[in-house]
Amino acid sequence: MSDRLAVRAATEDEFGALLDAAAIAFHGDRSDASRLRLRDRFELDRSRIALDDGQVVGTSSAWGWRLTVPGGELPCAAITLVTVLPTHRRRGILRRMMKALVADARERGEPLAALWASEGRIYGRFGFGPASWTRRSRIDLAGGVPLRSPVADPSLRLVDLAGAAPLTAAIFDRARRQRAGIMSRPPAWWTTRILSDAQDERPADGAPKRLVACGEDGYALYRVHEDVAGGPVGGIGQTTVEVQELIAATPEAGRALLAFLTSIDLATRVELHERPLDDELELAPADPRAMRTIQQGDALWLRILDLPAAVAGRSWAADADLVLQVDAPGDPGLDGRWALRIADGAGVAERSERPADLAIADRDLASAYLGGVRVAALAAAGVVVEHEPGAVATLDLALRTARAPWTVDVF
Ligand SMILES: CC(=O)SCCNC(=O)CCNC(=O)[C@H](O)C(C)(C)COP(=O)(O)OP(=O)(O)OC[C@H]1O[C@@H](n2cnc3c(N)ncnc32)[C@H](O)[C@@H]1OP(=O)(O)O
Repeated sequence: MSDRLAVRAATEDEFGALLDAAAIAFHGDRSDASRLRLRDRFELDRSRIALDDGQVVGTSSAWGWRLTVPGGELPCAAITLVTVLPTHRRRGILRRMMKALVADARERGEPLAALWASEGRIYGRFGFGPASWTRRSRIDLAGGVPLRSPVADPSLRLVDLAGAAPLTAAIFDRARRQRAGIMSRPPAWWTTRILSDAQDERPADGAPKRLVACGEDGYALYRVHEDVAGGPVGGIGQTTVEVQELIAATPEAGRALLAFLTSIDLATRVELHERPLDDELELAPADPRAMRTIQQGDALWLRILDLPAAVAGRSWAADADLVLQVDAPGDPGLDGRWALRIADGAGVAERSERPADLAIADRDLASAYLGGVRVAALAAAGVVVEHEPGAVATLDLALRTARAPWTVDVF
């Protein structure tokens, strides 16, 4: 490693060079307008860039958001834009930037860090494990899609994208508290990203604008487009209602939005992006096969930075008194034995000298924390070791949540 290498926050003047470097590593650049919008929401003081003799060779940053955890929410460093130039890869630059990002998050009192991983093999070594999953669903509209329990929302209106933020943000804020894994959204995230309909962010020139159908308790952000790949000639093309997000604070609002989206004239199918694995909307149509999963993958990768705060910050489903051997080789703050005491829904974690009831790696504990992965499954996979019979089942009961974790924002 070169002695000339420095890792620090980028200055205002270096923002352009940071994006230039990231564009090389990600094989794709942003327009000038998109760069400006990103700058509006970027927390420059949280960036950590690597400079080799003054040249930006590595980039990374974080947003200081709040993550819904079971029964509450916690501050979370949302790590983003991690890149290293191809000339400087595999020299430990990511490792140095990650160390700096994590130190900064801990200084800010954030007990959790999270990211979306570009590849599955990178982040486990840094204590991150997949903790929520999303899927994309498709509904073919031929013959209609009657719901078993139909509901209409007379408050539903198409609202202007530019003015939608106060309405959608209020609904989102109610909905996000109902499921672990969802991040809070600062105002600039709404205006410069979610509700931005700048031409340079549309999929193709002339593509129709995104629309917002908003009711009192739910909204859908969608676009209707004709897919000419198959050729619209003779009626063999598709007209797709592409739903970027459907957010409902009540089950009725969700069903009413589904009824609305599946009854838009001239559309032949609906595609719903980033839905939870246990999407209740799948059960709403009369035909149980109406909604099909066409893509599925991991979403949020989580890392626990402060175990006592993470344990105290979520609610627990059953009592437990266990000692966990947490294997976190790169993190002395987490590595070692912890007594986990849970009573009446509240948990406490403290360092312990007692023999361990089970051994679990940092990345696996993070995967299980939001309730999306069973510890018994990790044990069956051979990565959790039970020393005291029943310890795995006890931990699973305590971690259990009613709904699968879900993450709406790709960052
Ligand atoms: C949150 C996000 O932004 S996800 C986006 C991540 N970025 C990208 O995918 C863009 C293209 N890739 C890159 O820019 C770089 O290859 C990075 C950022 C993924 C890795 O940066 P590097 O500086 O090469 O990583 P670094 O040298 O610090 O490697 C640390 C360890 O991770 C391993 N590693 C790094 N990248 C990979 C990978 N893609 N696959 C498997 N292992 C990897 C290294 O082998 C090393 O392992 P070790 O500790 O056992 O020796």
